[in-house]
Amino acid sequence: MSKIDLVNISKTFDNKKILDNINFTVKEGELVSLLGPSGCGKSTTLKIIAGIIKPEDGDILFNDKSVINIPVEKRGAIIVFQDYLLFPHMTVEENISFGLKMAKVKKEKRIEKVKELLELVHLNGYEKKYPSELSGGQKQRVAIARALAVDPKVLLLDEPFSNLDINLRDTMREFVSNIQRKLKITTILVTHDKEEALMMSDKIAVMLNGKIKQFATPYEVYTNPASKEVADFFGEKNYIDGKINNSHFVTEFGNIPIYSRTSSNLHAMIRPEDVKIFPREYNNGPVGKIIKKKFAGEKIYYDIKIKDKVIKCSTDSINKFDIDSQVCICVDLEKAILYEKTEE
Ligand SMILES: Nc1ncnc2c1ncn2[C@@H]1O[C@H](COP(=O)(O)OP(=O)(O)OP(=O)(O)O)[C@@H](O)[C@H]1O
Repeated sequence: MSKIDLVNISKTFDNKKILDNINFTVKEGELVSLLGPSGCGKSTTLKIIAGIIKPEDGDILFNDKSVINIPVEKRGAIIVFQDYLLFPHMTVEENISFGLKMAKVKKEKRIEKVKELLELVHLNGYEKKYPSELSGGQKQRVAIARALAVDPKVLLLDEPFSNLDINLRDTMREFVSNIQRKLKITTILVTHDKEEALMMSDKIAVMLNGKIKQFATPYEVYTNPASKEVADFFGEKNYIDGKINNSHFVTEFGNIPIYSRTSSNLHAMIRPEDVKIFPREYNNGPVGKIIKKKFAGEKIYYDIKIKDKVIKCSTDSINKFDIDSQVCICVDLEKAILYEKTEE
C-alpha cells in the first residue's frame, strides 16, 4: 500500500484548463473521496493518478517517489470503472485471475488467490458463471476482486455505485468500505454524491471547476465549509441577513459573535437541521407559516415563510406539522457560519 501525493497537477484539454494546480495527499490505508459536480475534472484526476493521462504540469508520488514516468501497467494503481468492464467471454474466475495470468503468476498461486478473493467478495460458488449471468452488485464485486488480485498500491474507484439501484447502492457502499478497512488499501473514490462521500471517506477533496476547494474530514467539510462555494455545493442551507454591531452579527433570530472580520458585507449560513420548529403556541421565536412539506422517511423537510423570507428546516418525522400551519422557529446560531456575500 502507498501514500499518494498529487503535487501541482494541471491539465488542459482543447485550450481549456481542466485541472488547475491540484494538490492533496492520501495517507497509506486512507479512503479519500474526490467529490464534485459533473465535468469538474474528477475522472481526469483519477486517470492521471493511474497513468492513463499525463498532466502537463506537476507530479504524482507513491510513497514519496515520482511515478509520473512509470507507465500505466507498471504503476500499480488500478481503476474500477462504473460500468465494471468485465470480459464478457470469461468466467468469474478467469476475469479475476486475468491480471495474475498477465503477470505470469503460476497456476497454483492463481487458483489460491482467486479462492481467497471470491471469499472476500462473498462470491464462492460463482467461479464458473459468466458476467451476463450476474446481477449488477455481483458484477461489481467481481470487478473489485479483479482489481485487488494484482495487489495494487492504490485502488481507484470511478463512480462505482452510480449504476446500482438505491438499495443495492447502500449495501455495496458498506461492502466496499468493509473491504477497504479490512485490507487497509489506499483508495480514491470519485463521486458526485455528497452522502456517499460523507459516509465512506476518511477525507473529502471537494473539487469545483478543476480546483480543490477544501480537503478535510467529512465532519469538517459539512459543518465548516471553507467557502460559500463549498457550502452551496454541500447540501441545503439558509442564508440569513443581519447587521454588524459591536463585534456581533445581529439577525432577527439572534446574535452571532464575530471573531475575525474580513468584510462588512456578510450573511450567515445555517443548515436546515439547525432550525428547530415548534407549535405556534410555544411562542418562543419568530412565527411563520409552513408553505412546503416534503416527507422523506426518517425526515421531513419544511419551507417556512417568515415575513418575506423562506427558511428551510428539517426535523425527524416524529415532529409533524401541516401545510399552512403557523409555527415558531428557533435557529441554533452556534452552528451558523458567516460568509461574505457574493453576486448571485
Ligand atoms: N480526452 C479528453 N479530451 C477533451 N476533453 C476532455 C477529455 N477528457 C475529459 N475532457 C473534458 O474535461 C472536463 C472534465 O472531465 P472529467 O471526466 O474529468 O469530469 P468529471 O468531474 O469526472 O465528470 P463526470 O462526473 O460527469 O464524469 C469535461 O469538460 C470533459 O469534457
